[in-house]
Amino acid sequence: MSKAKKLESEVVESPDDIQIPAPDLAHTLIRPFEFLVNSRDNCHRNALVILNQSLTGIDVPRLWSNTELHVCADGGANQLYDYFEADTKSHSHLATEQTSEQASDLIRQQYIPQFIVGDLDSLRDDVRDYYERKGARIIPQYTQYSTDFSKAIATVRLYYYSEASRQVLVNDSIDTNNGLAEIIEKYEAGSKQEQTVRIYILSGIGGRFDQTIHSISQLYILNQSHPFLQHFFITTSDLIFLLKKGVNYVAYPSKTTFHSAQVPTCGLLPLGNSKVMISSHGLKYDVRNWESEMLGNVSSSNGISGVDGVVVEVSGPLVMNIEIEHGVEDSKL
Ligand SMILES: Nc1ncnc2c1ncn2[C@@H]1O[C@H](COP(=O)(O)OP(=O)(O)OP(=O)(O)O)[C@@H](O)[C@H]1O
Ligand SMILES: Cc1ncc(C[n+]2csc(CCO)c2C)c(N)n1
Repeated sequence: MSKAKKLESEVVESPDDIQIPAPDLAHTLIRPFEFLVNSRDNCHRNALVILNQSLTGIDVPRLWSNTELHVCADGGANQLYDYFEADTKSHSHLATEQTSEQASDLIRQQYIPQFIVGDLDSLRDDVRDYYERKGARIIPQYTQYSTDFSKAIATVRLYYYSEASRQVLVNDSIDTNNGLAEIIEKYEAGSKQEQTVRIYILSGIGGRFDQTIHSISQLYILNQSHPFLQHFFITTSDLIFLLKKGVNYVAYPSKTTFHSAQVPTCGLLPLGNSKVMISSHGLKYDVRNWESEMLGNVSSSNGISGVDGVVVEVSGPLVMNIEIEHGVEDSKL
């Protein structure tokens, strides 16, 4: 390509706070912090998937109340169970007339997942018995050719595909090797899910590196195969999601919804197969016609300047992480 034809690339430093209007053009609207915004009907078509790492530092009750479907992947159920054990101290006022065990159980029984799925090599017997007694459906899937994470996502897909598929999930017998994948494949052979479902995933990032990379791989793969599912990985420090090819408007009520810093940190991470051309509006270091790839430019330690949203246009899918501070409250909410 001749020099004259090559679009000029630049990085421009913005003020800490700037107002970015929503784009006029067709765009993907992403509201990553919806789970922090309490409202009556906020939980509709929102799912929570709990994987197997400690939930310490996560506001599980808040996430729970803003989601309608709750699925644990195998040992994720142990983590949910233990979360309320650890939490007993903060509810010690309830323990006046009860043992602390009874007090933690009072809270725990308000958080019963609908499904626990996986090869069940990590699920403790006491936890399985407890949640089964309280009405959770345990779905063994013993195949060693997909992960417990994928099995949990298949559960969410089946739950939201149609009323009929939901009934299968709730009532029918499911082959214990790979039944879920086989059932969902049959349904989706007809037509794919077309209504947005938000899936918040706890404990998929950080910890074991192979599982972390698998989580990111699934973020890209599921975006290709199921564009109407929006996945958000939540960690104690970040929210991680995929920007879609085209113009993305990442919107939030205000920066204080998710962080107390004036310019919360973010990154634009080209973790897929291809180079991505990026133009942004609302970042501390805004880019224009900026080519990004793993062996080239990567925008880390960038920041959020947009007071209630940022615009990022990308030539292909791109991972974005936004720093999050659990427990910050936005008084305006
Ligand atoms: N250390 C970790 N780091 C990142 N993700 C994890 C980690 N441990 C567990 N997970 C996630 O939790 C899910 C359930 O984990 P669990 O420990 O119950 O089963 P596993 O046998 O380790 O996982 P799998 O069966 O999928 O290999 C995994 O599929 C993975 O997505
Ligand atoms: C090439 C290849 N690599 C790894 C595994 C192992 N594996 C992948 S998912 C899974 C299930 C864990 O619950 C296991 C054991 C495989 N089957 N094929």
